[in-house]
Amino acid sequence: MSNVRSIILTSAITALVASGVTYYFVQKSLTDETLNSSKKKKKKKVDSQVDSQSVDSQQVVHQVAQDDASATSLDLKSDSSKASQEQLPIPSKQNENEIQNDIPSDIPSDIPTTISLHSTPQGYRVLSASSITITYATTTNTCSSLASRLLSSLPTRPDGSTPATIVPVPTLDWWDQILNGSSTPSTSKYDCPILVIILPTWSHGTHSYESTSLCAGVDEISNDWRVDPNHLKHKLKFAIYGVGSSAYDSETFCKPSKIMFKQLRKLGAQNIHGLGMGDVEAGDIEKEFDKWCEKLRPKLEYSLEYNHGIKWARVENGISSILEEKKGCCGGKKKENKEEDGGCGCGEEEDEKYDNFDVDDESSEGSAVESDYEEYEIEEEQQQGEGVADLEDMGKIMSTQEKEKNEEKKSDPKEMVTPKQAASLKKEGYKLIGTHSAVKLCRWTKHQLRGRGGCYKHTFYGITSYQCMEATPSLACANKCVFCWRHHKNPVGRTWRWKTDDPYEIVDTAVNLHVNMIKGTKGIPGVLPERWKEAHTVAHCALSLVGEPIMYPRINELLQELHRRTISTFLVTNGQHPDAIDTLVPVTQLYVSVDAPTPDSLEAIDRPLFKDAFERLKKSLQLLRNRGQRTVARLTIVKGWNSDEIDGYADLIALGKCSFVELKGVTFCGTSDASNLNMSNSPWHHEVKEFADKLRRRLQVLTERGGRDPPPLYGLACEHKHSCSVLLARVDQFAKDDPVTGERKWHTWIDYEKYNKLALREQHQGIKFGVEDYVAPTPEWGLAGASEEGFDPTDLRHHKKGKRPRYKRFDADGVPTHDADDRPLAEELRADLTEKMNRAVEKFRRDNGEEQSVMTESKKGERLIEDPRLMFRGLTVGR
Ligand SMILES: Cc1cc2nc3c(=O)[nH]c(=O)nc-3n(C[C@H](O)[C@H](O)[C@H](O)COP(=O)(O)O)c2cc1C
Ligand code: SF4
Repeated sequence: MSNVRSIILTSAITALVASGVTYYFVQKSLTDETLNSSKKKKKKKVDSQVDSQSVDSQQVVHQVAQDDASATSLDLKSDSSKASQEQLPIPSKQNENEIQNDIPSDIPSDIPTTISLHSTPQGYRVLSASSITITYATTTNTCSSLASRLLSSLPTRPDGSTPATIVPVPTLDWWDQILNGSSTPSTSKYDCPILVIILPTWSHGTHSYESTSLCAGVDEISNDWRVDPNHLKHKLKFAIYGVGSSAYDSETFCKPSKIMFKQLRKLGAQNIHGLGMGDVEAGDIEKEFDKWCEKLRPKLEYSLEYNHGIKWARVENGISSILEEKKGCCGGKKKENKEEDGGCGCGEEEDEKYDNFDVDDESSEGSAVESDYEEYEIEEEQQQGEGVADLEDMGKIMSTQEKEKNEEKKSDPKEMVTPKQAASLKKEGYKLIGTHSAVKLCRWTKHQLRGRGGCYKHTFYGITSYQCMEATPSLACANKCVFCWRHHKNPVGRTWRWKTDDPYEIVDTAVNLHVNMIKGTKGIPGVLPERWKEAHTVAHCALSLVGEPIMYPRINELLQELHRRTISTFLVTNGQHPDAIDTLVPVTQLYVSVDAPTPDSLEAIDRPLFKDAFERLKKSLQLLRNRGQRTVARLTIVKGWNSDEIDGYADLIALGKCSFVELKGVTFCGTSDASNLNMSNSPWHHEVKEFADKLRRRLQVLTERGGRDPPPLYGLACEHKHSCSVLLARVDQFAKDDPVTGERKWHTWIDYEKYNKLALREQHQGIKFGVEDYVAPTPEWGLAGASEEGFDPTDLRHHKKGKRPRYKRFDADGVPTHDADDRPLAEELRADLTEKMNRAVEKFRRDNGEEQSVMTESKKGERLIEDPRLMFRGLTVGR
């Protein structure tokens, strides 16, 4: 054994033994290699913790003021805290609000509940005597707000502080926290530390990124044969609350919290409050959580009172008593022999009181746990001989929930949108209709009202954007796509289980609300009076606002009502409901989103609720080929996520033989809790065009290869640079020879009048019609390659102040060739820019090898793309 290794081994053993780890099987076969490698593994973990902290500087560590007077308080509103903020994790605005808003209404208003933010308490130990730690993992902030809620509801000292500590899971090294104990271990059952864990459920019942550190730490310790299986006995009491969604498979529901529960039990930690599980779909997660907390809170309160002398001011007859800080739970009359009676020094009276809540029975030495509180705990106790209960044995808890759910099913269906979701959607500008529908004024509608250009549907299909109503009859959908600009404020579900509103009412209210919004645009500078007047008549409806329109069980009646009002329909589905596609009446243009070309990438990008999401997508595409009207495969290109595997896309498109393939670069909508996207994932227009061309060529290969069922031939028809959109169209359906010149011309536009007549005729007389029956010629400016780049020349391009692009054209290497006014750049300037580009590319190659662009994935799943050839693309000049 080398000296260095020997030192490492010795210090590792010393550290572990000193920290109280029980080696109950230190065999000769335990070599220095095994220990060393184990130690190294931990080091890596610690490193990754540190990394994760530095990557996510937004992580909030908040804690009610500590006993420790040295803890630096960060007052959220105080300017004087600026200096310390530089070293501390900065709370996001959202968290800031949460902390202040999440104070439960049942807390007397005169009791200070202000929560200060702290850095992770220096040397904080979860296993310290008398401590209460609330820890949570969160991605979309549900669990963090529940943790804050619990903390806010605990008694505080008169100055608003409390010894309870709240820490996000990733800020602590759990392996170290649990294995290495504390320098102030508990001495009795009364000052045993309490850990409350609030955990979300992530895709397919896995831990979220945030809770993997806890999961890995506990898992490793609970399975390490060198660690006493009862390592945490008498050292830790815990309670776990899992958060999940019943919209997902029931076996995934709160699975991480169930596993954590089992693992902590396996380590001998004492469960003080059963396993709580909250369903975000149930309407009011906070209410469910409060119910769970009702029984937990007294246990925490007793600990606070017993160990810290803090008593809750009770509200009686609407008047809260003044907050009392007792000097010890006996009111200051402490006995000398504190050690003996465990913690506060009170006598038996107090012990009796604690016996009411303390589930640990000293006489049950060696048993797993005893509790007379929860059914589940009793069940566990009965199974002592078999060790800890299996996941399946969560039966009792689950069966209560199942019962509740069945009761719910029997009663009238619920409304889809909860008041909280409604408030959040309204805040984002949605006008809600009835219980599951909404309209919103599209920005392109306003753009074109002001003569600043229409959307890509104007360029590709000739809609008038200012007469287009964006609506949805179902705010719910069956995905949680990473690029969803709705940031998951909408409900989710695999099937329709809600109250169903009348389709005529929906259309009528939607049109009225839309027209009212149009009226409200009159005062916007630059609105063209003629267009404003015309905009009062809705001519088109984009059923793509949010959610999944075809989930709505009366979608056919809704579509027919729109057609009756001569409103054309553009319906976008995410391809998760093939049965609904099969029975759908004519739609002016039916879209299926093809967000990824393989099952794995679809899983990563759409985060679907259905396990067989890819199969569903394929079936949906297959059904498109039988439809009489226009169909579209819609690809949202997200660089680093779904922007390769052209062959996979081509195969999917070949399945549907869609009329069009629309490719659009994802729009970056800002950072969000629910998304991992960043600016570098938004492709430039030229990249979308290149992608489209590769796809077209691949489809052509399949066409030319022939075989039993080759795809039709597609051509690059249109582009709309303003929104990074490109259109591939079927040559057989949309490329027509001009009867006069004989020249081939694209006919991707729609004859709306004709369509409306045909749709009504089919509805009333059953006469079928097809794609070619309502085509119209595409104007020159809308064609791919036109100098207008899809911008209607009757309008005027407007750039945001200071956002005018510096260059308009670039060569194949990305070096600018033309200025913003489309004038060729001077030779010298081009040479200079070329030189700069070459230097950047060379440096990039030195760092990254021959790759032209590099993607780095952060531990949180964010994918950052670097490509020196894009260095001049985003340059802008002020006016
Ligand atoms: C992408 C994604 C996948 C999810 N997968 C599951 C699941 O498989 N099972 C489940 O019960 N809940 C699932 N959920 C629901 C989450 O547990 C729930 O939204 C929870 O509120 C997330 O907690 P947080 O807001 O604190 O991050 C999922 C949520 C998202 C966003
Ligand atoms: S299908 Fe649409 S509404 Fe649903 S998550 Fe994806 S983008 Fe959002």
